[in-house]
Amino acid sequence: MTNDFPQTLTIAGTDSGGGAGIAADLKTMQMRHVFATMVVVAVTAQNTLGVQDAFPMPTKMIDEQFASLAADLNIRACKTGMLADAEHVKAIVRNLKKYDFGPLTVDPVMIAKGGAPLLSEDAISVVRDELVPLADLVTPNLPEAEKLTGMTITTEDEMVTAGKKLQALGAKNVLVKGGHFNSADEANDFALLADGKSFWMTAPRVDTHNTHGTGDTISACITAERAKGHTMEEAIRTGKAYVEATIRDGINVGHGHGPLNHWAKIKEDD
Ligand SMILES: Nc1ncnc2c1ncn2[C@@H]1O[C@H](COP(=O)(O)OP(=O)(O)O)[C@@H](O)[C@H]1O
Ligand SMILES: Cc1ncc(COP(=O)(O)O)c(N)n1
Repeated sequence: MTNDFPQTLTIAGTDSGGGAGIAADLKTMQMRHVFATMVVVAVTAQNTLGVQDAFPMPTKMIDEQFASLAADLNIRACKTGMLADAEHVKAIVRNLKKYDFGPLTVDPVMIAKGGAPLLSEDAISVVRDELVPLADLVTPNLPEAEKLTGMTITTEDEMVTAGKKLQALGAKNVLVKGGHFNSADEANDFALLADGKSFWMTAPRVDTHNTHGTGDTISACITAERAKGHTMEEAIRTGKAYVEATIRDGINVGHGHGPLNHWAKIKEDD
């Protein structure tokens, strides 16, 4: 048996409402034609209105999920999402050092759209000092980039400076996402690659509340493209095009910040 079909892993939290976290990751990976596996770090009781409760897994179960995957699967790219607290971030770091699951995308999830914390405050320095240096790519939104760099980000120049600081922290490649940027017309992201190349990806801002799971979706799409062997630049550009399509061709589910349309196509023949 060859066991060589592209296989990916998401290390994150569940969203009972199906819009973000592991649910968004699996849907995205499925749509991008890779096989998706998961390590469940935490379970949340959540819907489009907010996070009602969260329960981190015992770290022994984290170790066991990693061991199960390593014993059987051939994972070529992985990503992290909600990691709950410092103890769990350390457990993930320990396992990522133990097993080779290919290039790692770190989506440093901290706070849900509704304001609920998904990472405890004391875990931020552990993410910065121990997880980010393992990252092939780190994909913070603006509040996350502010927490990791200690700077305030209100201009595009400051997004560029933050990107450089994040690379200096040890991430090979950086994508600073501009969804939280104070602009009514655009949602622009800044990418800084390992070889020093940088570029902006511009997109019209869609006027919608249905943006639950955007960060998960772009990072999962990038992870899928990496597992298929695409370059970092190709993967990042596909990620941006896919998340833009899932927002633009939206669906209405729930009463709050609704989920994305993961069936959306980047191109007609996709
Ligand atoms: N209203 C919107 N219209 C178009 N693109 C958006 C919109 N909101 C977010 N995006 C894009 O979705 C991706 C993730 O967005 P962002 O809100 O920055 O991250 P997060 O979901 O992690 O908070 C980025 O590519 C961002 O530019
Ligand atoms: C389990 C889990 N992981 C990640 C997010 C972030 O998604 P968003 O920022 O779009 O609410 C979330 N709400 N829940």
